[in-house]
Parts: sequence; structure tokens; C-alpha cells
Amino acid sequence: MKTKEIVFAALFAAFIGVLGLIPPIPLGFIPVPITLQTLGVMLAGCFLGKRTAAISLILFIVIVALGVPLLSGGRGGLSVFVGPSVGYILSWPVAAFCIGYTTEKVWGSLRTWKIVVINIVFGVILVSLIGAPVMALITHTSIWAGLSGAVVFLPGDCIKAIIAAVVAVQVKSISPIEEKVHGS
Ligand SMILES: O=C(O)CCCC[C@@H]1SC[C@@H]2NC(=O)N[C@@H]21
Repeated sequence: MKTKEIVFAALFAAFIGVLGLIPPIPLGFIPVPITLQTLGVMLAGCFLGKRTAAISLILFIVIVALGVPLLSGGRGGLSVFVGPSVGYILSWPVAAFCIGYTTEKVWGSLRTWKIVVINIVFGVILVSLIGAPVMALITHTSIWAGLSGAVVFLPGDCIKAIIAAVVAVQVKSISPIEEKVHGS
């Protein structure tokens, strides 16, 4: 692993932790909050690329598991991993990897709309498809109830997908993907 890769992965893990300082919005009818941290997950994928993004999110999760309160609302520790949001949390490295993988594929013809679509497919839909059924399992409700409840996250998550895409395209010249693809 290159030093630069480690630095970027650590920086993004810290950045996602900083996003967790913004208080979550609890929703009475579903035991998982609205959080800005998914913005960081999508940005990690489309700015860092598959490998570094996945490493960054795994690092973030390990730090949380060790008890550092980096999740929104100042939560951390192993108890988080038996709670209703565990599926969402564990989906983050997968989503970041998929976003990074597809972003690298379209890097040569990069357009904001392409990154928006990628972010929505993996950072919104895939995250929901993993997170909501796990939430349903843990809260002893039906998968259908879990998935339909999770629809509440979609509007906000789509806005985050757009913001992440706009930012990633704006700063593409300093992205590690640029170096990887064009060797600059
Ligand atoms: O802090 C946690 O315990 C994890 C929260 C997971 C929140 C999920 S991620 C996708 C969806 N979008 C949100 O804003 N909240 C949920």
C-alpha cells in the first residue's frame, strides 16, 4: 500500500468522522437516523477510487468498533454492530468500492450526471438494499416494512449524491483517480 493511499484513506475516515459531528436527525418511526455521513461515503468513492475508498471506510468502521465515537450523535463501540443501523454501516465500504470502481471506469469521459447516477445506484440504492433488510431483521419486522420505511431516506440521500458528484468533478484534478488513470 502506498503512503499516499494510506494518507488519503485516513483523511477521508477522519472527514467522515467530522461529518458525524453534525447531529443526526432521528425519525420516530424508524430506528435509523438521517445522517450526513453518507455524503462522505459517496465522496470517498467518487474522489478516492475503489481501493482507497474501501480502505478508508473499513478503517472508519474499525475505529468505530474500537470505541471511538465517530458515528453521528457521538456513537461508537461494538454495541453499534448489533444495532438496527449495522447493515447500513457495513454497506458503506461496499458502496464506496462500487462507486470508486465505476467512477474509475467512466473517468476518461467524466460528467457530473454520470457520477450522480453512480452515487444513486450504489450510494443510495445499494446501501438501502443492504441496510433496510438488516434493520428489519434486527427489529423483527418484515423486510418489506424495512424497505418501505427506508424510502424516507431517499430524497435526502439523492441530494447528497448530487452534492458529492458536483464536488468530486470540481476537484477531479487532485483526485488520486486522475493520477491512476492518466499517470500525472
Ligand atoms: O449512525 C449510524 O448508526 C448509521 C446510520 C446509517 C444511516 C442510514 S445510511 C443511508 C440512510 N441515509 C441516511 O441519512 N440515513 C440512513
